[in-house]
Amino acid sequence: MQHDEFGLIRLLTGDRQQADGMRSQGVVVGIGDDAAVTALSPGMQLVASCDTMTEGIHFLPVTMRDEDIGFKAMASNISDMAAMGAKARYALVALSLPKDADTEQIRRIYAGLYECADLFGVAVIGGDTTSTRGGIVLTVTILGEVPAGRALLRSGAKPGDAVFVTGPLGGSAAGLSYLLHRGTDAALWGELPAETAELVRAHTRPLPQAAAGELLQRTGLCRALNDISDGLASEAAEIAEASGVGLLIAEEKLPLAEGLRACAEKLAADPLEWVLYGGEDYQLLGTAAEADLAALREAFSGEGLPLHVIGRVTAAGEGVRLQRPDGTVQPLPKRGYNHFAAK
Ligand SMILES: Nc1ncnc2c1ncn2[C@@H]1O[C@H](COP(=O)(O)OP(=O)(O)O)[C@@H](O)[C@H]1O
Ligand SMILES: Cc1ncc(C[n+]2csc(CCOP(=O)(O)OP(=O)(O)O)c2C)c(N)n1
Ligand SMILES: [Mg+2]
Ligand SMILES: [Mg+2]
Ligand SMILES: [Mg+2]
Repeated sequence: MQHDEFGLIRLLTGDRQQADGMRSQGVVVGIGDDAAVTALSPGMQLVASCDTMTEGIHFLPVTMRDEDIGFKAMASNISDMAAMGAKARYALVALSLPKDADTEQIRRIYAGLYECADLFGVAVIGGDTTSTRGGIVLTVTILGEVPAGRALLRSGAKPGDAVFVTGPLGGSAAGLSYLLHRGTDAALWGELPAETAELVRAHTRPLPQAAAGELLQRTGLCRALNDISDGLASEAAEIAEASGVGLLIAEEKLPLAEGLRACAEKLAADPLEWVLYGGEDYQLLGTAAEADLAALREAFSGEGLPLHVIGRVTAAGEGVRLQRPDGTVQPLPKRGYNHFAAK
């Protein structure tokens, strides 16, 4: 590393802190003091969360380019704002780097991070930079806002509600699987067929469903909402637990990412595993009263956004279940990515 942390911070953030641009985003004091100061919009509540990307856990050299790491760290955080029906406004970025980290690599990570922030109107207002004896750890803290009292929680689902998702599932896990195989299997190198490239993109450059999240908030027709980071089965269980209900998901209605079956065939994998348990699709999973469904569909099509109904909410005792194409119903285990699973 050619810089001390002060030089590195200047290098990464210097030309992004022009007063005018920042002020237009409500930033009163940006990077450079002990903390940032932002204006609060009247009538809004603050929504805050953070998510981390850890080398070896969330990315490997064979799965993500440097720019992708930064992009996805920001995207996964904006996704949690969308899952609350909130608009992401500000981000703080904590970066822990090995002492011999390559400055150019860090610059590329930041370029991806800013690319995503700009796409969704998020201002980076601060962070922290430290060394670590391990690999790269990148944590984004996101601050957003929502009209007071209107945040969308996991806890509002009611029996009889329709269950929906905002887009295709399984793509990220398929892309990851392809990339991991490609790392070791020479036959998978070379130009990617277009469909596989889309799956890889779903893994490396997920787009948070910010417009859908805000629309769900505005319409007031969404009763429970969650974003899919750990996998559909896991997020469905979270809504079921928080709301004290059961969920019945129809396998036939699940929207599969394009090219999923072909990729699964090529890798001798089960596409349903990716859809149910793969995770990192960053689509929104929610519920709405059956009677409000037509209005919700209209609102979504009015904005050119997809909405897929995949099941319904049932009584608590029934748990989360999957209806197979042959009509049989089976429990859907709360399985998904588990950071502390035995190896
Ligand atoms: N170490 C921690 N300390 C305090 N709160 C935490 C910690 N880790 C997670 N949380 C909180 O627990 C909740 C669930 O976290 P998580 O499962 O990571 O959510 P998501 O999958 O939506 O990112 C969130 O409210 C989050 O802020
Ligand atoms: C090399 C590699 N192996 C496995 C994965 C899959 N993976 C890692 S973390 C994760 C779940 C999502 O991350 P988490 O930190 O749990 O996010 P959160 O639920 O807090 O938003 C998944 C599916 C990956 N992205 N990269
Ligand atoms: Mg989290
Ligand atoms: Mg979430
Ligand atoms: Mg998250």
